Amino acid sequence: MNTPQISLYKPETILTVGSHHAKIIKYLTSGGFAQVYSAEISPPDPYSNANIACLKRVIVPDKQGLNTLRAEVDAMKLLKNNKHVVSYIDSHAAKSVNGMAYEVFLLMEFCERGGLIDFMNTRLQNRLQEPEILEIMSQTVQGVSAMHALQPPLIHRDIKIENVLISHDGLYKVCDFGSVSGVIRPPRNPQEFNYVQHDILTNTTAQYRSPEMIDLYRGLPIDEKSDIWALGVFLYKICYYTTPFEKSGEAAILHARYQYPSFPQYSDRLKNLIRLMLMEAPSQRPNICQVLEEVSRLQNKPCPIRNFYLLRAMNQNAQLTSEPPSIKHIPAQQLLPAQSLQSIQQMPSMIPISHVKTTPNLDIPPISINNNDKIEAMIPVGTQLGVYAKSARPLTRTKSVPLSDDFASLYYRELHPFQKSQTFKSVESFQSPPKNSISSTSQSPVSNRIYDRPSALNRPNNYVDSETQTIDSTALPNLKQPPIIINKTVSSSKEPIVAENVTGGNIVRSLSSKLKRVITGESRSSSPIKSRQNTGDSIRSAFGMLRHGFTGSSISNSRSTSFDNNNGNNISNGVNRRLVSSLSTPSSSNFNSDTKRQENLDEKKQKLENRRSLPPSILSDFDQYERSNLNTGSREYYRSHSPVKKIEATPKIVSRPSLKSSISDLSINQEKKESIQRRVHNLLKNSEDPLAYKPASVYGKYTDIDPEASNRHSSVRITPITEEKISGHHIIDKTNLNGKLKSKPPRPPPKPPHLRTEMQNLRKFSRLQTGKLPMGRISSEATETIVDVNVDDLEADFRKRFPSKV
Ligand SMILES: Nc1ncnc2c1ncn2[C@@H]1O[C@H](COP(=O)(O)OP(=O)(O)OP(=O)(O)O)[C@@H](O)[C@H]1O
Repeated sequence: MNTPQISLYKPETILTVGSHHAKIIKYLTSGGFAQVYSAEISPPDPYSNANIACLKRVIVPDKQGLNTLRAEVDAMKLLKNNKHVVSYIDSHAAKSVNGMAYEVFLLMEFCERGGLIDFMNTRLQNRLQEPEILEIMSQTVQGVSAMHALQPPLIHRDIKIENVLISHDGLYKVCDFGSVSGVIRPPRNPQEFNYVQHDILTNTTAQYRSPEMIDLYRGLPIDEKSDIWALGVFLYKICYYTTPFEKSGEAAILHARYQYPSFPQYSDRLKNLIRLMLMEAPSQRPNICQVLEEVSRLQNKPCPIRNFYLLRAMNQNAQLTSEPPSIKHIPAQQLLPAQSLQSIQQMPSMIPISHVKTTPNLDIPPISINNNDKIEAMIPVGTQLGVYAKSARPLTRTKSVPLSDDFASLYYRELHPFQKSQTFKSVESFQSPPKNSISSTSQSPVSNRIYDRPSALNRPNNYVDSETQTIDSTALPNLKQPPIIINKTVSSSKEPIVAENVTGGNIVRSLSSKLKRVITGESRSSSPIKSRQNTGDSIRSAFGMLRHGFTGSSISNSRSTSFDNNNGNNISNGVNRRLVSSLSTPSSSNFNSDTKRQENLDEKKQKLENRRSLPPSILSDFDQYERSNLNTGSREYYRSHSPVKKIEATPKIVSRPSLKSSISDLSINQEKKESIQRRVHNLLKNSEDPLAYKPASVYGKYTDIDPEASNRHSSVRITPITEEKISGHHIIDKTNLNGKLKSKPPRPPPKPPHLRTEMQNLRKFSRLQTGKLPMGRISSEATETIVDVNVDDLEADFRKRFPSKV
């Protein structure tokens, strides 16, 4: 591979990284572009007081790679001071020594005892005991919970054994935030689909990928529940030293099929926790707080964090409920301040708040570089600068660009998805649009209330708009100088700056991100426990693409790209098919004498057309838009087109009946017409039913899920308007056929758990116990056969204690 050859730093080499001097102590490990050292730093880390740090030197091939590193650094900053996250100290970026790429230097807490994987390898014969496993799990989950507690949450996306390190005092710490993203909404067009698919392939590890990551056709978001899945795999691997899907691969992942080895033996409760975390449907998985509560319970310890999901739900519920002024309640904001990083750090047994910074997200103004070689923030009149007000000052361009706050300002135009979603949305854009902007399809105030609930309104605003993640090559500062190296061993300041096209920037950029991960993953393959196992094709294809990037070969030959293209075509066709199928029926005006209905159809058609013509930049608005246009759900579209959960499609059913001259034919046709009219009528009615689109159902943590409904596959529960339904032959939805339920007002939202009476909870519990378990309850055949009855009781018990999965 034509990769830049970067020599190792020798011991005693002194570097300047941000505001720190770092003297190399020892080279620790290396990948293709990344080198990891221990270093003595000055001044010491104020948080830990340690003067020994870990220096990670990463070579990134292009500016997109810089953004990835930037995202990693920002995530670490946000999580700094959590004792179960590897702590950030300082950072620095520069052109690389040979001018072929960029170098990023990241100073962080040094985890002296190495990786969890190393520890596991010391116990190959004498496997880990359950208490040890629970302790590792508890601490790791605490680290991840700090990410999920943020608002919007961060998703790690690469939780695995290899990304947990052990500090000198034996604490387990989550590391490697290079894959972090915000919640990724389901893709809505071929471009988004390809982007998300590629992003997942390059930023996640195959064995830890969740079903919704693998099968994007399910139309589910990638959110915290994907991390929960990975944690389930993680827990399984600490127990059994292999992943649950090691041999069976993606097909088994898709249906959560796995088995528990008979050795070593662990308690049913522990196995049950794995089982819950590896539920196929994300909404069925517990959230991070529930996982930690359960782990703590198994440890007989108090849970170290508070359930922030529950607190938020209470807060939001309090806002929705118009309480009489005489009733005094504790505003949830007092329990959970707006900036949840701060809030989580105020939680008992967690870290002190002294170094806490609020999320640097909404207040960064755009940056321009003027002729005077100054970088100025363009501050719109009236912009509130908040904690990052210092970016408003003209910033003198320095020779090297630290990945600290100034760097943040410089790079905020080219951001990692989560940053972008935070930075460029105005405060207003995080709020729901005014009521009157929502289509009036809702039939009653009740329905509005349903969709005003936090799960429906807030969630999509956290989505990463994958279209807006595409690269913006503007506003990059010149990165001309490497860090100042005092020791003469290494000198790179005279290296020429190579133009971007020489670095293969345009091509390698399509890797999406995280090339350095791809490379450093190689170095650990010698571990007895497989490291980054089965990362497989994606990684190889990334290598291939990288190679193309450096050799200048055409990327169109790459397997990954052609795969994407194929998919893109399929989706594209699929989109068209759907549009045609959903529009063709209403447009057959000779079947529909009701002019009002026709108007509605035209209106819907117009909306679809509008949607297609709108620029990607306003895609996020469609989250709101789509909620009010109920039959355009991308989730339903992707589900109905999923090659995995294939539903028999009968598109021909909606075609027009031919006109015949005979009377009998006419009468048959008349019947057909009426039948089709009836179906169209049902279709319309159904499309007006807000229950047809239930965004909240996907987000189990926000939703109080009826066990019966939620245990079924979501594809059954959420009933989109599909061709199958129009045909009426394959999927019979009684609510659509008898027409009675449709005229009823939508069901009121279920009560949040904390408002529910004990009796109601018990009723649900007893329903579970009476054996009325819906068929979707068990997504793993293997689990069902292997786990004994006891586990079912445990599950019921777990569900009783966490009835809503909030
Ligand atoms: N803070 C640290 N303290 C001690 N060792 C560390 C630290 N950070 C990283 N390492 C070592 O360096 C290795 C690579 O680090 P890291 O996972 O951050 O790099 P990466 O290039 O992102 O790797 P990958 O994405 O392939 O997991 C780790 O497996 C660990 O052995």
